[in-house]
Amino acid sequence: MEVRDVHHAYRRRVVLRGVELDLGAGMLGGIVGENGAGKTTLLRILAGELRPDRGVVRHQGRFGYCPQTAVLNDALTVRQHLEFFRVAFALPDLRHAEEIMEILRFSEYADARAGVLSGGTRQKLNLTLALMHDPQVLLLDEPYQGFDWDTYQRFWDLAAHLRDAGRSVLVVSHLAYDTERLDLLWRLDAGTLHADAVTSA
Ligand SMILES: Nc1ncnc2c1ncn2[C@@H]1O[C@H](COP(=O)(O)OP(=O)(O)OP(=O)(O)O)[C@@H](O)[C@H]1O
Repeated sequence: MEVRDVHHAYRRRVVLRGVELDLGAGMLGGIVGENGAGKTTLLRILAGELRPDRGVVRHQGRFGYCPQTAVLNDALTVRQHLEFFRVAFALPDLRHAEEIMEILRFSEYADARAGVLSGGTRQKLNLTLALMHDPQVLLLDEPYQGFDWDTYQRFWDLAAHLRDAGRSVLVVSHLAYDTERLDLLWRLDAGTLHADAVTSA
């Protein structure tokens, strides 16, 4: 993924002032920044959901975007969500989705309606929907919100596994936990990205 000179403002509120970013295949990168620094704005631009005022975003192949808040239909079951996305992604089956559900340990909720799921389980479904078509580039906005400790660890194992399989993974968070798990770390500050040291916390 290649990002060049991305600028964005909401009316007179300038949020991004020339963002540059390179994330190759087989890299696990993180972006941290304070609340309101513009992390979600940048991810929405990278995902093509928001058009920047200026600048270029290039990525090769399929991408998956896990937004900060899960976009789920409370009346549908977990399985119905998976089926809906299977059709949208034109996948032959749900094998990969089922593997992710096993890793995140929520297969037993397949027939539960989204409306009755806990916050952490909703987030597991949100993440599964972003990963089930095995995207080459993964954009994850606070993907471990509401996860318990074991799930949090399994999330990082999954991210490392995807990186080792040649995917580009970008995790955005306001917390710089577990930076030793990352290959690259940037801080979003005053509208631009600054390379940060990857250290064990
Ligand atoms: N749709 C919008 N219209 C106007 N202003 C917006 C909009 N979305 C975000 N902003 C403003 O842009 C700035 C950056 O917001 P953004 O959500 O990108 O930050 P963030 O770094 O993701 O924050 P957080 O860590 O709290 O999620 C904030 O000042 C926010 O109020």
